[in-house]
Amino acid sequence: MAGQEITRRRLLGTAGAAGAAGLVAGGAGGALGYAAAGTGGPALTSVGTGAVPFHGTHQAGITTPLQACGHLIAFDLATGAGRKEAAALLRRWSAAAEAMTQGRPPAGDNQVALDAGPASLTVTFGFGRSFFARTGLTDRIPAAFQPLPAFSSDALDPRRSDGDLWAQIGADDALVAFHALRVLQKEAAGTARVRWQMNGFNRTPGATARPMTARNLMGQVDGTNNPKPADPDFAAKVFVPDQGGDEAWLNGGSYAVVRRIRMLLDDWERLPLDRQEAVIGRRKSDGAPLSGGTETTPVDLGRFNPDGSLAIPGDAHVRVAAPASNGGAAMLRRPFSYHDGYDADGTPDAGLLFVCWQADPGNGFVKVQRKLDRGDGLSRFIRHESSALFAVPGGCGKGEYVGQRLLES
Ligand SMILES: C=CC1=C(C)c2cc3[nH]c(cc4nc(cc5[nH]c(cc1n2)c(C)c5CCC(=O)O)C(CCC(=O)O)=C4C)c(C)c3C=C
Ligand SMILES: [Fe+2]
Repeated sequence: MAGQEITRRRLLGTAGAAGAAGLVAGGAGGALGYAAAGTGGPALTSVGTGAVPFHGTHQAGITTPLQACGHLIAFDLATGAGRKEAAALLRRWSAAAEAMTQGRPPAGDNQVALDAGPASLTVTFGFGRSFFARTGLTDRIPAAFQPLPAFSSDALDPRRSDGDLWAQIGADDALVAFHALRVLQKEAAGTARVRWQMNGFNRTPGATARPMTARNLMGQVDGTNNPKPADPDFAAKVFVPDQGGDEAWLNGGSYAVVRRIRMLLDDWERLPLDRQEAVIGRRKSDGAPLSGGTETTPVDLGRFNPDGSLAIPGDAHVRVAAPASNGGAAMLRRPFSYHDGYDADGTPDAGLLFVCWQADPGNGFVKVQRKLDRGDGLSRFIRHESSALFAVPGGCGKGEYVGQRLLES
C-alpha cells in the first residue's frame, strides 16, 4: 500500500500538468508491466508505470507528452502482398501494440522488455500515398492527401523518404522502445519489408527539477508556441474532422509530416549568442521572445527596439513560421532529436526528426515550409535530408485494429 502511494505521488510529481494527461492507467492501478505483475516485489517507479491507453478516438502518440526514446520506421508492402495481407498485418500490429502499451507481453515475446513497465509506450500507425495503389484503394485517398511539393532547400534522400506504411514508437525507456520496434518488424515478415528506420530521443521525464519545454540539439527551448490541447481550436488544427463518404475512414485521424533535418552544429556553435537568438527570435536561456516577457509571453511581431530595428528580426524563425505570417496555418510539432555518429571529417550527423501533426497538410506544414524556404534565418544552419507524409487513421476501439475502417469497408 505504502509503495503504491509513493508511486502515485512520484508519478504526479514528475509528470506535472502536461504529463499527467498521458499517464493514466499505471498511476491508478499499480501492477502494470509484466515485470511487476504477480511478483509481490517492489513497485515500479513512475517512469515504468506510465501507461497510455491504446484505444480511443485518436491514436496515442500525437498529443502524448514527448517521450525519452523514439523510433520511426517505414515499410513497403512485399511483392504479392495486397489489401488482405495488409489488413492482417494491421490486425497483428494493433494487437501487439495494445498488449505492450498496457504492460503485457505480445504473442511470441522475446522478453527484451521483461523487467520493465510500459514506460508510456505509444505505437502510432500511418499510411503513405503509395499504400493506396498497392492495395487497390486509390479511390479512398482523401483530397487533402497530396504529395508534398519540392522545396528549394531540400536535399532529400529518396531511400530514407516516403513508404507504404509507417509506425512511430515512443517510450520513456530505451529497451521498451526497441522491443516494440523489433516486434513490429518481426510481425511484418513476409508482408512488408523495412524501407527506412530512424532513432531519436528527448529529455527523460524527471531529469529537470520541474516540467519544462524540451530543448533541441542547438540548445534552444523548442515547442513553446505549439497549439495546446486546451485551445478551443486545437482539434480543428490537428485532427481531421468527421465526414461521410470515401474519406470517413480518416475521421479522428491526422496527417504526420516527417522530416529528418540535420543541424549544421559546427556552423551554429560558431555563431555568437546574440546572433543565435536573433536567428530564432527568442532568448536561448529561457525561450523568452526577444519582444519581451517570459517564455509564455505572446510574441509581439510589431515591437521595435529603441534604435528602430525590429525586436524580432524580419528573418527570425518564429516570425516566418508564426500562424500570423501564414494565414493562420498551424501544426503540432512533436519531434525527437537524433544523433547518428560523425561523418569521416568529424561533422556530427545530428539534428531533429521533425514530426508535425495537422488536420490538413496544405494548411499546415506545406504553407509554413513554403514561407520558411524563402526567408528563414535558420535555414543556413539546417538541411532537410528526408521527407514523408502519412495519413494517420483515428484510434480504434476494443476488438478493432487501426485502419480497419479503410481496409474493411
Ligand atoms: C515547416 C515547419 C517547421 C520546421 C521545418 C521547423 C524546423 C525547426 N524549428 C526549430 C526550432 C524552433 N522552432 C520554433 C518555433 C516554430 N517552428 C515552427 C515550424 C517549423 N519549424 C513553428 C510553426 C513555430 C512556432 C512559431 C510561433 O508561432 O511562434 C522555435 C521557438 C519555440 C517554439 O515556439 O517552439 C524553435 C526554437 C528547429 C531547430 C528546426 C529544424 C531543425
Ligand atoms: Fe521551428
